[in-house]
Amino acid sequence: MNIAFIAHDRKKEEMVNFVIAYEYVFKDHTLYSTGTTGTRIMEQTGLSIHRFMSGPLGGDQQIGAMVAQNEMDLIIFLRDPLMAQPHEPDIIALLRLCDVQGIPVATNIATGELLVHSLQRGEFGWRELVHKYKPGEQS
Ligand SMILES: O=C(CO)COP(=O)(O)O
Repeated sequence: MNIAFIAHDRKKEEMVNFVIAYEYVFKDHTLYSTGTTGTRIMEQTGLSIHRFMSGPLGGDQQIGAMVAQNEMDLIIFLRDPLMAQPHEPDIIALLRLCDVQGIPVATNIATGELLVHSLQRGEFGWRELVHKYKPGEQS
């Protein structure tokens, strides 16, 4: 599965601890992240992550481009609900695209836990069908 990690600054420590806890699950998947989040995770785990730009510089939109093509299977996006972000429109756009494509996205750690347990139980098999039968791009 293609999995993306995104965390705002005050949520990065929580994200790193979460990924450390489930490293044994995530190691079997293809991992993506926004720039700084990915750097922090890679510094403290043995995981290899494809890092996009930092969020405020377009990283959310780059992940959004994968979502638009229905190529992302799970997103853990630990948002900071108590601090305004300069790139709020990009964040809203990413979440909107997740709803357009029906991509599982966790915006807090509790939902993240549930989705990872679901992933462990093999409940993301339907995403393989999505990849297999994905319609081509519209002209
Ligand atoms: O701002 C972000 C998501 O909106 C996260 O970006 P960084 O991982 O580069 O800090």
